Amino acid sequence: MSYNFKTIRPVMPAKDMINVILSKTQRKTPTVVHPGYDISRIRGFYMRKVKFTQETIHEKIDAILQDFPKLDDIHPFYADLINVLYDKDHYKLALGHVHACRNVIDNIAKDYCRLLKYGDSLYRCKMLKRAALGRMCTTLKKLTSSLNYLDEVRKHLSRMPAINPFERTLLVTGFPNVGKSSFVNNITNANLDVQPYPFTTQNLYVGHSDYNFVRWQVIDTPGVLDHSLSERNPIEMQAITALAHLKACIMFFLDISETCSYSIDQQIALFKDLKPLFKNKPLLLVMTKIDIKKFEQLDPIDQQKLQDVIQSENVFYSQLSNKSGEGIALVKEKACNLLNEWRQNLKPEQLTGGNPNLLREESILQGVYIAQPKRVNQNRMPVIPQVVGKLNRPTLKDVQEQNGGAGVFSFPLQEHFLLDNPDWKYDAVPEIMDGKNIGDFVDADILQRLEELEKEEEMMDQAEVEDPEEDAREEMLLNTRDQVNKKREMIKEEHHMKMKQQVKLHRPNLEDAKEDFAKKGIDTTFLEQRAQKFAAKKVIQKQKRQQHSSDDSDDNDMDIEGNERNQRKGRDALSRSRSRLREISRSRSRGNKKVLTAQEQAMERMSKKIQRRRRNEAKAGDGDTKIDCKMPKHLFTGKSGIGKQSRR
Ligand SMILES: Nc1nc2c(ncn2[C@@H]2O[C@H](COP(=O)(O)OP(=O)(O)OP(=O)(O)O)[C@@H](O)[C@H]2O)c(=O)[nH]1
Repeated sequence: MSYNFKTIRPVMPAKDMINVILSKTQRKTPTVVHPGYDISRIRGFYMRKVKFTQETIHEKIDAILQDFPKLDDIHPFYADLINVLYDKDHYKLALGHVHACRNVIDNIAKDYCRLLKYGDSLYRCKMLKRAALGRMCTTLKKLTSSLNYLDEVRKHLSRMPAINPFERTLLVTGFPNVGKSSFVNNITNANLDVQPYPFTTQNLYVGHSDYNFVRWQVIDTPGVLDHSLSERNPIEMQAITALAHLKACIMFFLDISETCSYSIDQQIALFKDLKPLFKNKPLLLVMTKIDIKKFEQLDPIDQQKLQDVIQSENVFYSQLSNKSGEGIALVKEKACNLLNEWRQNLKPEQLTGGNPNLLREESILQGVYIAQPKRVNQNRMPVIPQVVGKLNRPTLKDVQEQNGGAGVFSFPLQEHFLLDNPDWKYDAVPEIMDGKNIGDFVDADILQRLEELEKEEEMMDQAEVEDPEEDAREEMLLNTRDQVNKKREMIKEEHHMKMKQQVKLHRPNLEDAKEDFAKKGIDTTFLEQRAQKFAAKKVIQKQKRQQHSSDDSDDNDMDIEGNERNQRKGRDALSRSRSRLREISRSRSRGNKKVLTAQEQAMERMSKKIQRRRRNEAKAGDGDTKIDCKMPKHLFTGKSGIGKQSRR
């Protein structure tokens, strides 16, 4: 199982997450609701918003929880590494906090959905939704520090090399500056930083190399100093973690030239100190920088010390120089063979950590022989069939080259014409030949059809010759139509006259009406008033008519005096009738006005008072239909910023 932490998705800061979630809710749920809707529809509208928000948050938090590795599930090497780098407790607390918040948000949504079921108005439902979303966002906001921490962890994890704990591994360790990175660079393509000062390597680095047709993982570790475990810093602890957990061949590098600024004694002490971590693992003591000082050139005391260590601890040893390249291949071979031998004694389960895929891979690899095919005939010439060789005719390209090359030469379309005589191919084609062109051959029956057409036209002309009987018939029809129209007009006229007479007959007399009402005991004064008003109206209308008619009839020869007199007469009559009208008129609403009780009047006064301020400030009330849209699309799309224009 290989661990690739690069796939962990970025963790959004809480603030951004809230923005994303709220805008997603706004975009993906309906936005229009009216107070006039059925209450169950309004409840559904807001419930959907609450549920959608909760689901979105749930999804986002789930993604975080799934992406981050669970310390109990991963290989102990990675679990310890995460503990060293990010503090296991802090890591677990952050993930736990995120998990707890997810549950809290789920519960909030559940509670508010339950409350929304009892919402009795749009306003109440809206307020409940607002409260639900608000509480969810507040809960999310509390995650700020945990989310920031997790994102930092993600960034660091993603830069970590993908180390496969089950692959064949060579682990290089030792004091700083002893030439570890140089060796890894020499046998892999890792291209690590090499500097003449200690602690150049501060993280674990991995390179790959091939040996015996199998891939080998070579891990470069930061340098380790000789002091107690509690004093080790996180950089050193990474190396210790790798030494403790990886089933690898340990290559302890010892700089016998002492140019790394640590004495041989110090390096031997560190070797002994770390020995418990190498227990039961293949170990190779590598003496480096032999280009500066060979083992034989060492002080006899140092030589003795080193031999004592090798014999007492029963370790294999080797020498190399990264500068001259001496012994590098040998060291690599020795280490790989040591590990291979050691692995043969292990059970497949121990090598693969029980991973069935790796188990199968391992068992397959053990029985595979990689064969290299040997080529008998090295120089294979192209084979051209004999038939092709025989044809030997010029290709179209040859023809093109002969005739001026590309651009000048145009492909002769006549080349493939199928004619009786192939010599005719390139003859010019005449437009008219023997008095005919190509159109004459398209329709052979054209003349016959033309004749038929002409005959048809003649027949139609004959049919159009005038007929006197037809004329008489047409005239008779017209007369009949006139008579019918006249008769219809007369019937209409008669009907109008009849109706007028009927109206006159049925108009009640004032006196009769008065008597009628008096018999029924109803006051008749209003009847008289109406009659007077009607009479006055009639007088005015009559005078107006008279005035118009006198204006029209007198025309130019009417004398000025007469005209003035007439006008004065008319004006007097008009003013008289108006004053009389004023006397009898009354406002239309007075009769309909309802008499309010004292209590009703007080109520009206109060409601006016309440509404006064709102009315003066032109504020919208609860009753006002209002369809809010937080971000109107037309104002927020496009390139120009907000506030430059009132419209786009
Ligand atoms: N003469 C000589 N110099 C070497 C040899 N190997 C490494 N060096 C030098 O030693 C210095 C340290 O080499 P590194 O490969 O960075 O050593 P390291 O152990 O990885 O050091 P850290 O990264 O600090 O742990 C560099 O200046 C190298 O050029 C060698 O075999 N011979």
